[in-house]
Amino acid sequence: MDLAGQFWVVLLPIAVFGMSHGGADPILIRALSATKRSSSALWLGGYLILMALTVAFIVWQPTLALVGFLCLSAWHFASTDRLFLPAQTPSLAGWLSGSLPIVGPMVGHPEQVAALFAWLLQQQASALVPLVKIAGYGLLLAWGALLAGVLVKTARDSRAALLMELGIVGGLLLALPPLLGFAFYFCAVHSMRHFLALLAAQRCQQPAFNAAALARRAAPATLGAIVLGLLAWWGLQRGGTYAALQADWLADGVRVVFWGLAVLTVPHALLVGLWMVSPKASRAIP
Ligand SMILES: CC1=C(/C=C/C(C)=C/C=C/C(C)=C/C=C/C=C(C)/C=C/C=C(C)/C=C/C2=C(C)CCCC2(C)C)C(C)(C)CCC1
Ligand SMILES: [Fe+2]
Repeated sequence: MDLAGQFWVVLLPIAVFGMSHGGADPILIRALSATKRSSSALWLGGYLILMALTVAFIVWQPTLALVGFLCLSAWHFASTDRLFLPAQTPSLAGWLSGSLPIVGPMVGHPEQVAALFAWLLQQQASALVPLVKIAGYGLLLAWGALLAGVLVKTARDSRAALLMELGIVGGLLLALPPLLGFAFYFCAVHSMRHFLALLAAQRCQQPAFNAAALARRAAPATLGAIVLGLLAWWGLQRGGTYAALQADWLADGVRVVFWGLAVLTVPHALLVGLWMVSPKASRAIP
């Protein structure tokens, strides 16, 4: 499937399921501000400042920003996956799972990944293909070495389950075209696990808290972030000629989606990280 087709397939699931897992961040802000006895407005202000600083960094150093975004994503995905991996696996195993949405597409579909990176960095895709291939195979080697180390430290009874999970998720991420693979992992694995962890934690304080209540609490920030994304898209498109708009809509769309996610990832990943190490919040994590 070409990138334009993939883009239209993933747009709605990313906006609805993917975006709303971060839209639930105000719940974490309230929990953390209560635990740390500081005002929610301060946390919210910090969230917005981090977003603004990230935008400035992307404009200043796009390549470094992309590399940082990919590393931060792997850490953030790993921190959630770690909670759901089979029992008696070392915590490093989270990295094996959290890095799959990056390593999988780079190894499985380097040409399309290079085209996506090229749009993000405003460079020629052909120049990036060899780089993506080398980086992809290098990361795969490191991934294999980490897997061997993790298997040695995993209890014998849990090894088959761990290998099965990594095999299924990794196989899908290698085989699926990159945007479809990313949307599958982001929506069905990462967001789902985030919601499950959040529901379990909330239920410790309010047993009646359910998925509908979670959706209601996540809706305002989710809509707010979608409006910000639409404004960014409109800003990018303004001023272009009709012909240029037609040629560039996909590149602009990819920039808004992935740079937009990068801007949200910085405060979101830090907030989730803090929430997980806060004793009050993490008590209920499965
Ligand atoms: C609270 C709040 C809010 C909201 C928020 C939100 C809504 C959030 C969200 C968040 C989120 C939602 C997050 C996310 C994350 C994501 C991630 C972490 C991603 C990653 C990615 C990746 C890793 C990718 C890769 C790639 C590329 C880039 C290209 C090629 C292919 C591939 C796939 C490889 C607002 C602003 C309104 C206001 C303030 C407060
Ligand atoms: Fe997340």
